[in-house]
Amino acid sequence: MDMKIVVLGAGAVGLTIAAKLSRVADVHAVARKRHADAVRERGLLMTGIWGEGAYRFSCSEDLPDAWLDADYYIITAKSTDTEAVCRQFAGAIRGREVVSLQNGIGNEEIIGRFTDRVIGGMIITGFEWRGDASVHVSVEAAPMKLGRFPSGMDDAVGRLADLIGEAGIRVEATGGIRSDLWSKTLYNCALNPLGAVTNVPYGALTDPHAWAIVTAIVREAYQVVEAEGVTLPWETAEAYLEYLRTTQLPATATHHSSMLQDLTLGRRTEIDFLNGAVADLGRRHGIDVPYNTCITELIHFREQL
Ligand SMILES: NC(=O)c1ccc[n+]([C@@H]2O[C@H](COP(=O)([O-])OP(=O)(O)OC[C@H]3O[C@@H](n4cnc5c(N)ncnc54)[C@H](O)[C@@H]3O)[C@@H](O)[C@H]2O)c1
Ligand SMILES: CC(C)(CO)[C@@H](O)C(=O)[O-]
Repeated sequence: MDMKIVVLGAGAVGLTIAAKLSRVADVHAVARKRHADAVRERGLLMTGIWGEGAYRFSCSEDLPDAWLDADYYIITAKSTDTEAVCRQFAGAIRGREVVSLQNGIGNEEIIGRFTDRVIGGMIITGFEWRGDASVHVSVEAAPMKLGRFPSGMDDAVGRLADLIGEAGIRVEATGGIRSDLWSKTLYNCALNPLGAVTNVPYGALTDPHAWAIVTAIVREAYQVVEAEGVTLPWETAEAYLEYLRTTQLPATATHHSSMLQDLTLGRRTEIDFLNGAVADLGRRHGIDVPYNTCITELIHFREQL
């Protein structure tokens, strides 16, 4: 029998993952009405580096009873909606395998209040809306990572990674997912808010003035990660900055920060799960975090305009 997967809060990331998984599993996506209607009418339209085509799968605004026995629930809402999604589907996800495929620090902890089976996910691929239920997959800097949260590896993680791999998505299972979540968060903290306030593609942030700010944000965040007891693949902030400049940035140089789009559309941003989380944890550990505090306040100011 095919595995049953439910995607909760399916937008650009979630509908695309649902589409790919629909080729190897039974999939239902819970999405907003206009996307759900479009998926039912003509499928999810995908273009870009993950392939082109229309993908049909079950999609609605709610969770039909037939999906209450899903093997995995994957949350792909914005971090600002994690708590609300968990509350809305609390009955379904209690005691179930629930995966966070979101950016930032704090989602897994929220989900952990609703189930004791939390899987952390890190994805560094670009998904851009091209219309209702129409997504362009633009760039990919590394394979997806999946791991038991806060740490460890087990069969449930391995089976999901195998399935996602079968669907044609590059993925690796890991025993240390917090390291991957923090690695991605460093990238997002360095680029998302600065790219949003300055309205430039990420590649432009290597300008010496912008890079001085990126450097300060990353140095502060690095101290916080160390205080949190998480080991990153780079020994120092300087080593990470070099990787960011020479490897990650070139792979996503033309990408515009999605935070800018959130601000333009008058939505709340994920800043409290990125630089805001670094600033909060920094204060708790007695670490000075002026740059992360400043950029967090700046984004909150812009959210209100
Ligand atoms: N877009 C990218 O390139 C990208 C890449 C990597 C990671 N991420 C991260 O992945 C997460 C999702 O990003 P996204 O770009 O897909 O966001 P998105 O806004 O396109 O998708 C989230 C969707 O969930 C819907 N939603 C929220 N609550 C819901 C509910 N209760 N019921 C039904 N629908 C609900 C929203 O209306 C929205 O359509 C974020 O944490 C983001 O930072 C995004
Ligand atoms: C492609 C990407 C790295 C662009 O920032 C995306 O994964 C994101 O927004 O986090």
